[in-house]
Amino acid sequence: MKLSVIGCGYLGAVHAAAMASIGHSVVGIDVDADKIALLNSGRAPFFEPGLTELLTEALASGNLTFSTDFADAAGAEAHFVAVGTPQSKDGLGADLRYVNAAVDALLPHVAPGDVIVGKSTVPVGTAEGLAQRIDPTGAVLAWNPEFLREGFAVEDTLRPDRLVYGVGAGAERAESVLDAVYHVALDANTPKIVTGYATAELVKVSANAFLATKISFINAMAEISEVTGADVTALADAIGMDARIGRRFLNAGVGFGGGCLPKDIRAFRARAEELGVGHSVAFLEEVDAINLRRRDRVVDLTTALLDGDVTGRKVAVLGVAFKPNSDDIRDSPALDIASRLAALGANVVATDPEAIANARRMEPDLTFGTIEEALTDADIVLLLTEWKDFTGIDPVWAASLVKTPLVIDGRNALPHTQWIDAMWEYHGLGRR
Ligand SMILES: NC(=O)c1ccc[n+]([C@@H]2O[C@H](COP(=O)([O-])OP(=O)(O)OC[C@H]3O[C@@H](n4cnc5c(N)ncnc54)[C@H](O)[C@@H]3O)[C@@H](O)[C@H]2O)c1
Ligand SMILES: O=c1ccn([C@@H]2O[C@H](COP(=O)(O)OP(=O)(O)O[C@H]3O[C@H](CO)[C@@H](O)[C@H](O)[C@H]3O)[C@@H](O)[C@H]2O)c(=O)[nH]1
Repeated sequence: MKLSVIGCGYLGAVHAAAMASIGHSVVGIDVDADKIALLNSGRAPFFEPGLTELLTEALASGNLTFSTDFADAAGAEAHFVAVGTPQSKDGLGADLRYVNAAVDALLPHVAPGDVIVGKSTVPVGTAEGLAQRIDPTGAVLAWNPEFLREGFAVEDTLRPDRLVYGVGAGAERAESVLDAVYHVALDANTPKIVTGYATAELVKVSANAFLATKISFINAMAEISEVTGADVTALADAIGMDARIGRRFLNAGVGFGGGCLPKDIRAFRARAEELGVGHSVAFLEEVDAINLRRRDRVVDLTTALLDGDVTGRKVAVLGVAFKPNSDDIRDSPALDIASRLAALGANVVATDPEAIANARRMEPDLTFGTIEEALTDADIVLLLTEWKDFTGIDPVWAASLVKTPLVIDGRNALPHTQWIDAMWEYHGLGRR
């Protein structure tokens, strides 16, 4: 089946390569000519485990091409819209200009019966509006939210834990085309939910709102643990043993970041306000506030541990990506903390296995280096992204490099007894 994927970022590039790998003939289209040139040469424009291999294989098979020309989408039966929906510059809501521009550019090239498939995360009600614009072309709209996690994007795309189809006019055509697209996942008994546009849109934002709430819940417990001498990690283990709660997404630390959870909970609040039901998700304001307080906590703790003044003190920052196995620094708690400490006068040297190039573009005044360069003569070490490269550091070796063996484990991810045995003063978050 011939498919087009409009927008080849973290979501679209993986989707295009994954769909080509299961036998579809896919054209990926993006307005960014540099990105398209990289993709056509088999190089991923960002770090995502397994993506380069998938791209190389799919390009060699002839199943995958990339283009800046929307005319190349003609002839595809399904057109996936995977462009960005960032937070607006002037408010909390989602900026839909890229979705609108992509649909406008695509419509002259669609034929009656084609299925336009929304994958971007959008405010509830967006699909209904788009369906009306698409209707005169005879094409059909489906909303098929994406739940992939960065770092596991290839795996999640090829083996999703569920498929959600939001359908409206032309529902039968939309379902049969999507079934053909996802035949491999469906043959593997992946559950499928077919519903209306509004539910499909809401499934996506409510899933992210729930995940964000779970993280902020445990971080709120970390705040309480910090003043009571309790240990939030033991608490998470204990409550997580209740199958109704579950241990996943109960890791307290510097909180959530990335290109999804922060902007999606804000856009959800903004949309609910527009709909006159802002009170229903007002709690997300607190979820956001708890999350952002965790960054303040690390800045304040660092300052306190350095006797109230970070000026001229060397701070080794381990990790700038928003999570491990990603080079994404969008709304990264780690990069935010590093740049705030630098703004306070600290001599910050940050390191990351994959995200330094992106971080340098965003924060050109920060100093970046290797793990060894960051640790050498450091007054304090901050673990802010739990890459294996960092959690596996030998604390005896690290102690031999630093000026003072003082560490804040911002992800509660270091083997703390080993660090303490190696004579480090260890500070977890929400732990004694
Ligand atoms: N990143 C994820 O893990 C993830 C997972 C699920 C859902 N989403 C959602 O998917 C969407 C895309 O996210 P992303 O992280 O891939 O963003 P991204 O910024 O990495 O990629 C967006 C791409 O769209 C391109 N683009 C912008 N305007 C365009 C246009 N008019 N025509 C063609 N291409 C255009 C950009 O050049 C860019 O390459 C967002 O709505 C996001 O919330 C992302
Ligand atoms: O217990 C936890 C789990 C995660 N995080 C942080 O939360 C953020 C988000 O992590 P994760 O959800 O794994 O990453 P994303 O790749 O942003 O994925 C989320 O956002 C995507 C885009 O919408 C969705 O598709 C995914 O289902 C959803 O998990 C990161 O900063 C993590 O460090 C914590 O602080 N504690």
